[in-house]
Amino acid sequence: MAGAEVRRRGNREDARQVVARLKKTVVMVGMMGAGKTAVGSALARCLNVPFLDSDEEIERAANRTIAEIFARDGEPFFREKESQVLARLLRGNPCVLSTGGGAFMAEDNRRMIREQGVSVWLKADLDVLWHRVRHKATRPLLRTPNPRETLRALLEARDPVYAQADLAVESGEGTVEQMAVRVREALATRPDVLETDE
Ligand SMILES: Nc1ncnc2c1ncn2[C@@H]1O[C@H](COP(=O)(O)OP(=O)(O)OP(=O)(O)O)[C@@H](O)[C@H]1O
Ligand SMILES: O=C(O)C1=C[C@@H](O)[C@@H](O)[C@H](O)C1
Ligand SMILES: [Mg+2]
Repeated sequence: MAGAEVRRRGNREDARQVVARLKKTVVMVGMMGAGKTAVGSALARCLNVPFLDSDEEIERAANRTIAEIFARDGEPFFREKESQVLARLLRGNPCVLSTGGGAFMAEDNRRMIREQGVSVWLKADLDVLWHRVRHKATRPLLRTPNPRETLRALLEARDPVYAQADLAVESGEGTVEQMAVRVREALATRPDVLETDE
């Protein structure tokens, strides 16, 4: 698989300016609200590689929102589509690929990601996650009588699985751009994934 290359010069503190060559797809994993979409998109800009989001691809292919898919066809159908979309996106050239919060839970998905990409867990605690997701009704799993408790239980069940990711980056303090720089720095510790001039 050919690597994606970028040649840019400038201030090394600036998330948008880096000389880098991405050799594997960077797969962002973690809870809803961790910032996979926001930080993944900023990271892709910073590395000058394409950005893909499995939730968006599922919605595009179905021409329906995730909430609509859950309501009409149920979660198992959504998970099947999610695995198919992941398999397809992982076959492409190296990019930043943000997943949905549950995508890393399936063993088959983890195996695909391990074999074809590098996983980055964006880690955040319950208060941070709740603050970010509480005003949005777009996440069907949180449509419960006590969504904060639902989020807490999901976090408790999922954190040990996210911990199997190749790299982990704290996603609490700092802006989206600062998180993207942190992820880039974590990736730079893996020359099999990212070559930089830094
Ligand atoms: N570091 C950050 N600082 C401030 N706001 C953030 C940060 N990271 C993410 N956000 C905001 O939190 C919200 C949720 O982020 P985002 O949609 O990227 O999460 P996600 O991990 O993709 O969730 P999902 O699994 O539901 O797709 C967005 O409004 C985003 O802009
Ligand atoms: O955490 C989850 O299981 C989900 C997170 C979102 O990204 C969507 O993929 C969907 O709402 C399910
Ligand atoms: Mg997202």
